[in-house]
Amino acid sequence: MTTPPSLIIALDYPSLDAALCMADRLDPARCRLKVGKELFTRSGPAVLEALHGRGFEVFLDLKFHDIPHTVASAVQAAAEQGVWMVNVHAGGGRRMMEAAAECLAAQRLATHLIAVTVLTSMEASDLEEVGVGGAPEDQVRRLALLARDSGMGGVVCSAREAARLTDDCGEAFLKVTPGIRPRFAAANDQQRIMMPADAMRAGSTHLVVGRPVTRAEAPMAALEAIEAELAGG
Ligand SMILES: O=c1ccn([C@@H]2O[C@H](COP(=O)(O)O)[C@@H](O)[C@H]2O)c(=O)[nH]1
Repeated sequence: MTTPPSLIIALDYPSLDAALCMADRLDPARCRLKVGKELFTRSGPAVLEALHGRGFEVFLDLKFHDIPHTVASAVQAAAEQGVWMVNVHAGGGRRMMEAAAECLAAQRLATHLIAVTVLTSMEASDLEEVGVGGAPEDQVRRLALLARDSGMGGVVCSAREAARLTDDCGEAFLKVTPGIRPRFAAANDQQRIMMPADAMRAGSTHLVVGRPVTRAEAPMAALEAIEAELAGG
């Protein structure tokens, strides 16, 4: 059985050793890996080198959100380390995203650059508290269109919004969707969740899965169950 390379495993571990222990059980032909804020803050670029050395493509999920010059420089630094994908917050606005995209283009760096729309841990009431009224899907759409127009190759959104974004932003626009929860897994702090096969059917181009695998009692069995669901088994 082959897993579509659309699967991205979130290596949310507190140490390089723990992350590499998991990576050594995974196959670069069957998944990509995501390095987030906890692991990168603890281990720094060494983790990227170690994962690249094992043949993995890496999504560096640092969600940059700052003034345009700072974000463009940070995105360039990530891309120069050979990561497959890097991201910024769409809430940083058009000039910030354009600066980042232009910087990668000027340096001829092929790293995918995408923007986070609305975190999958947020629901309507959370948005309202930060001054955004209305449904999450409307804010996701607004930010996705802005991201596309600002030169982003895709967005992070929940799978619940993926179908609408395929219509609005086109097939080629990446929809990277965390908040993936197989039937056997707890939601944890995620709010806008979807099951793996449903997410692919809805138009997700890449599924991000963390705790349902990494915190499972039997991580490989959990991963295989997800692979089987994706393969229609
Ligand atoms: O909107 C977002 C953006 C990023 N994430 C990240 O994805 C993983 C999800 O992990 P789970 O354990 O499967 O919940 C995690 O690294 C988040 O930082 C997200 O969940 N939602």
